[in-house]
Formats: sequence, C-alpha cells, structure tokens
Amino acid sequence: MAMSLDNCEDRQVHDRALNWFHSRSSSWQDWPLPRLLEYKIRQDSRISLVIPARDEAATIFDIVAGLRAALMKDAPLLDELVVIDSNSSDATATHAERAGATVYRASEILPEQGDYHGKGEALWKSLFVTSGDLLVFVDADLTEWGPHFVTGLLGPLLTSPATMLVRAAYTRIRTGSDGSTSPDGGRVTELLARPLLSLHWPELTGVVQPLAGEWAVRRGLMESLSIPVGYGVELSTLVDTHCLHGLDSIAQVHLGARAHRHRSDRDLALTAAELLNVAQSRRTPSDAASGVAELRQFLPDGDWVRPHTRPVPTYERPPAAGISGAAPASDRRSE
Ligand SMILES: O=c1ccn([C@@H]2O[C@H](COP(=O)(O)OP(=O)(O)O[C@H]3O[C@H](CO)[C@@H](O)[C@H](O)[C@H]3O)[C@@H](O)[C@H]2O)c(=O)[nH]1
Ligand SMILES: O=C(O)[C@H](O)COP(=O)(O)O
Repeated sequence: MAMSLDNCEDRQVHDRALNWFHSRSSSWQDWPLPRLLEYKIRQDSRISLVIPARDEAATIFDIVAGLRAALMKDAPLLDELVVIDSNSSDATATHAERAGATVYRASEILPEQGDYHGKGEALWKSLFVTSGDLLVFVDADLTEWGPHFVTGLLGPLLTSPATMLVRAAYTRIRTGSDGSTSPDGGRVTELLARPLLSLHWPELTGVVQPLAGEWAVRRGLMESLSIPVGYGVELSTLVDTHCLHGLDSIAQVHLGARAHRHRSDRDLALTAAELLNVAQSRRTPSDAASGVAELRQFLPDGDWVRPHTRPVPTYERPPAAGISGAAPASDRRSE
C-alpha cells in the first residue's frame, strides 16, 4: 500500500513539473518592447542590467554597446547598465567603459565585507551599486545573443506581480574546435544539473536551462537569498526560490539560440563540484563543505599523470538585506 501511495505522490510531482513547463513558459516574441515600456512607466519600475565579467575583453564591448543602443538609447527600458569586473587581468573594464557601461571592480565594492572570487560574488556585490527594482543578469562571454534576451526575461516580471524569478531557456549551441556548430551545448547542465534536479527537486525538472547565466529577478527576492560566491548561484537561487515562494513564482522564456565561449572539461569539473556542494547544502546542510574543499584532478605528465589540487569555493554570502551598515543601493534611491 505504502508503495503505491509513494508512486502516486511521485506521479503528482512529475505532473506538477510538466504543468509548470506548459503554463509558465513563454517565448521572447510574446513580450514586445512597446508593451514592456508601457508596464515600466505605469508601475514606475526601475530596471538594472548587470553583467558579471572576468577576463571577457574579447566579447564585452559588443554586448554592452548592443544592449545600450537597443534598450537605453533607442528605447528607455533600462535605467542602468552595470558591469561588475570580477577582478579581470585583461582589458575587460576598459572595453566595457568605452562601450558605455558603468563599471565597478568587485573587490572595490564594500571592501569591508572582504573579497571572494567568483560569479556569485559579482552578482551579490552588484546589489550594493545598483538601484533597480528589477535586475537582469547577462553573461559577458556570449557570442550569439540579442537584446531580445533582456526584453524576453523582463516580460513575465513586468506584467505579473506574482512572478519573482525568470530563467532563460534556449538552444545551447556547441562550437567545435574546427568551428562547426551543433545544438547540444551545456555539458554541466546535461551531466550534472538535470540529473540533480531529477533526483532531488523533480518539481524543477520543467526548467529547460537551470544553469542559464541570463535571468531576471525582483530585487527583494535577490536580497533575501544566501548567495554562493562561485558558479553555484544559478542553482541556489532556483532551488531557494522554489522552496521559499513555490514553483509558480518562477517563469522561463525561450530566447532562441545562445552560444558562448566554452571552458575546458577540467574547468567545468570545478563548477560541478561547486554545484554538488550547493545541492548538498540545500539537502543536508550539516554535510555540506564549508571553508576549504578541494578537487583533485590528474594532469597528463609524460606517459603518466601528476596530481593537481584545486580549491572549490564553498562560501556563501548572507542575504544582502541583512548586511548592517551597508544598505543595498535600492534603499538609497531617495537619498
Ligand atoms: O570569477 C568569475 C567567473 C566568471 N564570471 C563571469 O560569469 C559569467 C559566466 O561565467 P562562465 O565561465 O562563462 O560560465 P560557464 O562555464 O558558461 O557556466 C554556465 O553555468 C554556470 C553555473 O553553473 C553559470 O554561472 C554561467 O552563467 C553559465 O554560463 C561570465 O560573464 C564570466 O565572465 C565572473 O564574473 N567571475
Ligand atoms: O551550462 C553548462 O553546462 C556550461 O555552461 C557548459 O556549457 P558548454 O558545454 O556548452 O560549454
């Protein structure tokens, strides 16, 4: 009897995921710019676009210039476009500034709170230098993208007060070393994120790109969440939003195709370790690593291998709303 009850509950969870997929997915074409402008004006919403960037001199100029032209100059959708330079060692900051972004170096924001390296840290720090009620995040290494990424992501947030988090969905383009392309990118997504969600959070399996670096969120939600400093930020915000506010607070928008610079399998293994730790911290907090964790890898060395150890970032920033003495920028709007 217990067996059939469990099966029945499992079925309901999977049905919920599919229902969510059908009811909370839309396409960027559903959100035309004039309609979004109307909603923005009517609600007096302020919108910040944030681009976290570490060593993205090759792509940052085109992304900033393209988004500024389409969504700030031609149409006043964005109130600010901020690049958080995640301690780059190349000319990312200079290129971003030349393209018209407001640039902050992550380590220089709230220095009294310390300095961690990573994408999550850049997003967390952005909360203290931006003032939008709505925040849109876009990666800085995109090679196939368009302003419709931003308009699409804003659609459900601007038009429905119950929506708190919007994730990009797209076809992931994989570019081979010979320049050939195929629609099967997203190695960590396929090998780790999707299986993790299926096993531990099956209600979230309708999310097509759980690790998408392009997403939009209400400031109030973002400031209430604990933020892993590294690559775990997409998984944590998805799982935590579901847990705190329910599945229907999340929506996804299909944005067409998206291509980016690929990292090596070995580098992605480090991302995978971070994601596993985020999952563990949400499942069994006492078993999650805190402080220093290490990933052991073996690098080819002659006809054998040599051990190589890399630190796995496991630290999480506390909710920005609770940082005393450093009110997030939204609170300073009226100053
Ligand atoms: O220390 C860092 C590392 C990266 N980035 C920026 O973050 C974005 C995404 O980084 P990337 O190395 O391109 O990530 P991917 O390997 O593509 O990882 C994918 O999956 C990650 C979650 O697992 C997400 O965080 C990414 O957005 C998503 O693109 C880019 O703009 C980077 O410049 C930083 O700002 N600081
Ligand atoms: O989301 C992912 O899995 C990572 O961004 C890696 O994507 P890639 O395999 O297309 O480079």
